[in-house]
Amino acid sequence: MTETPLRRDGRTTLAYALLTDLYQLTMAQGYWENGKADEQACFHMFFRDNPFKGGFAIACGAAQLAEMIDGFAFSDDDIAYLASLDAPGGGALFDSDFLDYLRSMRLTVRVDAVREGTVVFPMEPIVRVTGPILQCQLLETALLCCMNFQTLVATKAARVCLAAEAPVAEFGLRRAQGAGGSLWASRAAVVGGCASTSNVLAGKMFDIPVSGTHAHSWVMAFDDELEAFRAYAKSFPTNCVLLVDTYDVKRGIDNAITVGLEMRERGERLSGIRIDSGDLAWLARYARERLDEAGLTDCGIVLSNDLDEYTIKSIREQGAQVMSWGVGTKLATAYDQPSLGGVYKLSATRASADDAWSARLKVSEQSSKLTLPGVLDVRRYRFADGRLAGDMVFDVNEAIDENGTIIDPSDLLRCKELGGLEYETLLAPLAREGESVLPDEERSATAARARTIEGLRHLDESQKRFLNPHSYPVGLEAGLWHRRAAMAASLRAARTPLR
Ligand SMILES: Nc1ncnc2c1ncn2[C@@H]1O[C@H](COP(=O)(O)OP(=O)(O)OP(=O)(O)O)[C@@H](O)[C@H]1O
Ligand SMILES: O=P(O)(O)OC[C@H]1O[C@H](OP(=O)(O)OP(=O)(O)O)[C@H](O)[C@@H]1O
Ligand SMILES: O=C(O)c1cccnc1
Repeated sequence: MTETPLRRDGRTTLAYALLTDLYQLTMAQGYWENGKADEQACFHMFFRDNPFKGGFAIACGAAQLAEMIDGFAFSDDDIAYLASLDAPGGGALFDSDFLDYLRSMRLTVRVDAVREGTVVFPMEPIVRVTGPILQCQLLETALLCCMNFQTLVATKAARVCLAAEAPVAEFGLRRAQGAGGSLWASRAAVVGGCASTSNVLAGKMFDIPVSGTHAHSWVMAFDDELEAFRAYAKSFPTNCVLLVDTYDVKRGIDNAITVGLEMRERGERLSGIRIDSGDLAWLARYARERLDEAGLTDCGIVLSNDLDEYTIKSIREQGAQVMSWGVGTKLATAYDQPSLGGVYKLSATRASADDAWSARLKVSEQSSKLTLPGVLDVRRYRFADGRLAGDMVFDVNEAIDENGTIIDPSDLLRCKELGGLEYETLLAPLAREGESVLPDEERSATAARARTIEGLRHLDESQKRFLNPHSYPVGLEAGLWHRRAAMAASLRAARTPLR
C-alpha cells in the first residue's frame, strides 16, 4: 500500500497493487513473456472448514475488495521500486518492458462475490474472479488477505452476539493485530452483529456506531471514587455508565447507587454500571439486587473482561441479567483461531473470451484437497418458511439436474434432493471490466449486519450450537460431482507412481 490516497468516484482509496506476494509479480512477468498474459482464467475463493469448530461462517470483505479493485494501479513510484529489485543471481529482477506494461495496465477482470453478512459454509465459492490470468493472479493475495481476516472476525462476532442476546460493544483496538487489522476488525465485528465499536477511526471511516464508558484511570485520577463518579455524571448526564471495580466492587456499587439517586433527584438517569473483574456472574446478580433495592431498576449492567462466546454463555446460564457486553481481545484478534484458511484456486481456462471454458482441477495426495472445477456459483435452497435447506455448488455453463441433487464433495453416499424448493444464487456482481460495481448500500456495514441477523435467524439451531454443531448440507450439483470425479481419476491415472 502506498501512502498516497487515491480518489476515484469520490471515494478515498489506497493504492493496493503492491500488496501482493512477489511470486505473483514474477509469474505475471512469466505469463507476459510467454504470450499468456491475456489468456482467460477463472479462480474461486473458498474455505474448507468452518472456523472455531462452528457450524457456519459470515462472509465479510467485499467492501474492501471493491476498494482494492478501484485503487488498483501501479504508480510511477511503485514501478521505480520494482525496477530497483535485483534478481538473486544478479541483474534486474523485472524486465523494463514488462514494467512499462504494468504501468499502463488497467484491470479488466469480472468479480462476483457473496454479499457481506451472508451466512456461508465450507467448500462453496464466496468470490469468483474471471479475466486475463495475469490480472486474476495479481489480485489473489490481497483478496485472500481481506476476505480471510474479515470473514473470520465477522464469524467470531456473530458467535459472540448469538451467545450474548444483548448489544455487544467491540473494545478490541488496544490489543488488536496492528492499526490496519484493528480497523477492519472493528468493521467486521459490526457486520457480524456488534452494536458498536470503541474504535473512533473505524467509526468515521466506515460509518459504524461508536460507544464507550470510562477507564479505571478516571477513578484513579480523583481522590476518591465517589468524587470521580459524581464528576463523570456531571459531564455525561445522558450517557453515564460507571466502572465500579477499581478498588472494591461492592463499595463501587454503593457509590454508583449514591450517584444514581442524586441523578434521579436532578431528573437524570444513571444508564448503567460496568463490572470488569472478578466473578462476573456473581457480581452481576449481586449488583442487580442492590440496584433494584435502591429503586434503580432502569440502571443496566455492563460486563467486560476477557469475554468470548463461551464465557458469555456460561455467565448468562449462571443467571446474570446483562444490559450489554464489552468484548475486546478475543473478538478483534479471533483469539482461538488466528486464520480462516481460505484459498483461491484456478478452476477453468480458455484462450480468449470467445472460446468455451475448459475446467481445471488440482489433485493432491488428500482427496479432501481436491479443488472445484468449472465456472461456479451457489444456489441456496430454502423451505417455504425461509429456513435454509441446503446449498448447491454448480457450474453456470452446465445443465442442472431437475431433482436438484447435491452430493457431499468428499462422500458420494451423502446426497440430498432439493428440487422443488425456492432458491437464490449467492454470487453477486462486484466488478465489471475491472471497475467496482458494488452499490453504496452493499458497502454499508450496518446493512450487512442486518443480513447477518436475518441469515442466522433462518439457520437451524443445531447448526448454530457451539459444541459439535450439526453440519449444514453443502454439495456439488450431481453432474459437477461426477465430472470432478472423472477428471480426478484421469489425472491420477496419468501420474507417475511414487516409488
Ligand atoms: N462467573 C463466571 N463464569 C465464567 N467465567 C467467568 C465468570 N466470571 C469471570 N469469568 C471469566 O474468567 C476470567 C477471569 O480472568 P482473570 O482472573 O484475569 O480476571 P480478574 O480476576 O478480573 O483479574 P484481572 O484483574 O487480571 O483481569 C475472565 O476471562 C472472565 O471473563
Ligand atoms: O478484556 P477485553 O475483552 O480485551 O476488553 C477490553 C478490556 O480493555 C480494558 O481494560 P484495560 O485494562 O486495558 O484498561 P482499563 O484500565 O480501562 O480497564 C477494558 O476495561 C476491558 O477489560
Ligand atoms: O469504553 C470502554 O469502556 C472501553 C473501551 C476500550 C476498552 N475497554 C473499555
